[in-house]
Amino acid sequence: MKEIVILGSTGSVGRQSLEVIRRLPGRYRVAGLAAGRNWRLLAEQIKQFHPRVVSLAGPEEARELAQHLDGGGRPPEIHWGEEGLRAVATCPGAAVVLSAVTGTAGLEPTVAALMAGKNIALANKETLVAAGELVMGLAKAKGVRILPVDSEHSAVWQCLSGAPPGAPDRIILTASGGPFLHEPADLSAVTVEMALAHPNWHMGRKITIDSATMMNKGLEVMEAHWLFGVALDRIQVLVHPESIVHSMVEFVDGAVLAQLGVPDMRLPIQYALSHPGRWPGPVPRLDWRRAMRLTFLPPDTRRFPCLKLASAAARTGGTMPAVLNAANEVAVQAFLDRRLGFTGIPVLVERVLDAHRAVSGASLEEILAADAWAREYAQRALDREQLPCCRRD
Ligand SMILES: NC(=O)C1=CN([C@@H]2O[C@H](COP(=O)(O)OP(=O)(O)OC[C@H]3O[C@@H](n4cnc5c(N)ncnc54)[C@H](OP(=O)(O)O)[C@@H]3O)[C@@H](O)[C@H]2O)C=CC1
Ligand SMILES: CC(=O)[C@@H](O)[C@H](O)COP(=O)(O)O
Ligand SMILES: [Mn+2]
Repeated sequence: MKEIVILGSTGSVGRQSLEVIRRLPGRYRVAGLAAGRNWRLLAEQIKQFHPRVVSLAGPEEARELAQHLDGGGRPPEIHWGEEGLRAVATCPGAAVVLSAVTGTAGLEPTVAALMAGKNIALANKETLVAAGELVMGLAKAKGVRILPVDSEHSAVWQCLSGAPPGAPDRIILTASGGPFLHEPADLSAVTVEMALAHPNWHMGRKITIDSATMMNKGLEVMEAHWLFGVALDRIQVLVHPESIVHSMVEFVDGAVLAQLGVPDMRLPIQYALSHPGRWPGPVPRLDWRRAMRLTFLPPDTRRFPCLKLASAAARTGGTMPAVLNAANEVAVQAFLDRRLGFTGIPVLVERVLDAHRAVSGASLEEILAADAWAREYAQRALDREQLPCCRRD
């Protein structure tokens, strides 16, 4: 039986990963779990999965958890903070680390896991956006694998398994277009609640807002570039509102392979664990007896400027994608906190990008410094500059 640790176990991907593992007795044992603030849910997960080591965001949560577990059997080692994430990520004996913390917070523990020789089941796309070159180089040097969990990248990976070695000619990444694909005409008045209502996927708040701005797809283009070694100009975004075709691969002879299924993250999560095999799973099947329409349309980059910003940052390369990602994290949080309007997200990101000089071949320290600079710059712009405001009702 293989051992696995999950970083971000209390989140959307983390909870679904534990559900997948629970349904696969004898395949994986949970050796470690890391969460942020939700110590109550972590306590339940500990009772069910008996990890050896766990971590929470801060000392207070760690204390609450320790008190809660007191007297209830052999407790796990409890850590907290960045050191805690590292301790779980490098847990001796674990073969796979499922990286599902949100945002750049996932980068350092993922790098620590790679250094410790772990295979990474990667949901945290921000890791590859900020440090793709470094992370892929490290995986190669350590002889470990980065197993895609993101649904589009899992689809590409599934289409490529069994294909001749070498990069495909083109990757077509599908995008739902989010809740604002066509309406409302004026995006400046959309509320947090409207933006959190994704038509097809139930996910954490940050990625849900990224889907609404389509920044998610911009990040995913970079993720695909690093995972599959395909040039940026050979990765095309295609809007597909039904989210049934999870992505496609085009080969040199013009053949196109696609992976289809109902939108359910448990399938890509399980595939990352079963690859190259497949195991029975809980995901409902597509019902081909029902009439179904699959539609495809090009993305509207005027309506979704984040796509263009991400593409420009990707082309510049170096530390620019890390800066884009960090500025976007600040902008999304400000939108969720109702300090910034929806249309302010790309405006703020662009201001930060404009002020940055990219450094190429950056070390982890330089990438983290660029990330920190971008956050500070974005916060200052939020505090001092005139930016599109949020709707107050
Ligand atoms: N949700 C989805 O369907 C998909 C998600 N992804 C990617 O997967 C990642 C996770 O997304 P999702 O599950 O939706 O996010 P959620 O917000 O639902 O969960 C995030 C998890 O990370 C934990 N966390 C956040 N910050 C920290 C921190 N500083 N230290 C330790 N733990 C932390 C949270 O802990 P707590 O809740 O305890 O505070 C929670 O367990 C993202 O990178 C996202 O882009 C990719 C494809 C699909
Ligand atoms: C489930 C998943 O992988 C998400 O990244 C999802 O694809 C978001 O949907 P959008 O296509 O709306 O960005
Ligand atoms: Mn995705």
